[in-house]
Amino acid sequence: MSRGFISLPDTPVYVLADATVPAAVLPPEAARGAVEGLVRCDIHVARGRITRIVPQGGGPDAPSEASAVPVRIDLDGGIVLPRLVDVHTHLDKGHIWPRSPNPDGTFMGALHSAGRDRVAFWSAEDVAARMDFSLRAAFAHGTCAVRTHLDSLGPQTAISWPVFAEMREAWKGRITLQATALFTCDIVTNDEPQFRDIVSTVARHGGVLGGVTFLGAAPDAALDLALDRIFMAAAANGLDLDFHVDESDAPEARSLERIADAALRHRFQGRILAGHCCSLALQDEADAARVIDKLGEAGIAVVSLPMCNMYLQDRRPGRTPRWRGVAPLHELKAAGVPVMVASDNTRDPFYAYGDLDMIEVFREATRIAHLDHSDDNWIAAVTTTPAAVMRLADAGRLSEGGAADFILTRARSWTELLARPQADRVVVVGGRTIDETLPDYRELDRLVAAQQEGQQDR
Ligand SMILES: Nc1ccnc(=O)[nH]1
Repeated sequence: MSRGFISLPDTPVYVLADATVPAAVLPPEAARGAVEGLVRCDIHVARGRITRIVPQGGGPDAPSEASAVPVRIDLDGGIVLPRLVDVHTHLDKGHIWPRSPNPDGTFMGALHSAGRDRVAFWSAEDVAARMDFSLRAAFAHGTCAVRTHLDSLGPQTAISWPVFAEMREAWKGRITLQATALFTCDIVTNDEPQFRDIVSTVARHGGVLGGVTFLGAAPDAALDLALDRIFMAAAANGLDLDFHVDESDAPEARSLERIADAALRHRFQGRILAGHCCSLALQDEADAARVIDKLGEAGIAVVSLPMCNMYLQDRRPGRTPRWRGVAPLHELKAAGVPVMVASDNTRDPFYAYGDLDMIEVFREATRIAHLDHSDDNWIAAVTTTPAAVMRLADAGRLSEGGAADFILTRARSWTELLARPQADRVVVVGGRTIDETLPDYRELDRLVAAQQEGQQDR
């Protein structure tokens, strides 16, 4: 079954004719002549791969396929995107909302509610069922790669990482999966055996090392010591880093600069991603400029999570929120810092909504962070930039020889793309349309029912 506006013919060779493609996802030679960051072209496909990308109506038909006259699918100017990259998610928390909602919509409410749910219910079976549900939604929406944080605290580390490893295998060829350990940095200095266990688990599973740096008051020497140990462990094991940073409205939350200092101090060679960085937007301009310069020097990339930040930040009962909660993406980008946006949480206490739909994330990010009236290459924030952070050379772009993976839409321009949710998009993987049926929430009811029975037994 498909929700899509078009069904592709069941032939191995075809041309997506008169496609509109963002220049940002094309190689430079195919991106020439872009208007508002968009190029009209024909995309030739054979046996699951892109064979040629030529100017619209201009190029000869695929010469390598001379024996087969390619079927032409006229897209009439419809935008074609590569499948999108979701670099910051929490698949282990997803969809616990029905049994553990956020009581008041605040960050502290989220922390407590999710923490209680984890301790009570996160068996391997529970985590696996919710992860798989989330990945089916992501796949149906047109996502090709997902990085998830995994709460790596106490006994959960030994439960969630093997489940993740199974999921990565099961989803191979459909979605590329990566995981990052999420733990509070005080563990590093206060519970060294636990930290060593986290590092060895991450190394064994080919994961990314992370941690959440303190949210409120200016961090002291303890944070620097913790960061030193995290950077040394990452260097010793060849791991990349991915932190939760300053997710708060406190301008005195300054751990981002400490991370940049640590990266420079250690001359760290791996990739570093900093997530959230909300409070950077509230620092005075001189301070923010200094921090942003240091990020550039240290080669740190930033991912903003606009939907979750708008939900949690500046929430107080009876008071309308005044600020949007997002990192200063324009300033970061102008300084050459790689910036991206991602889903973050989905239907859990940190965010009541969300469906791992990167079209939704890009559309919401455009509105929340004013990505419009600006550079016309912001689509890189959900395609090539996160792909580079994840070291996925071919993801998030369309190129000759690359996989024939696409999101086809009826929209011909950015305004047509972003005005509607693109519910009739067509997702193509390996040259073929996929089943875009979204998983039914009802199948998760048993997880809530099991929990209620468990509570009655107690
Ligand atoms: N925004 C978030 C912070 C920490 N943990 C989460 O799951 N989400």
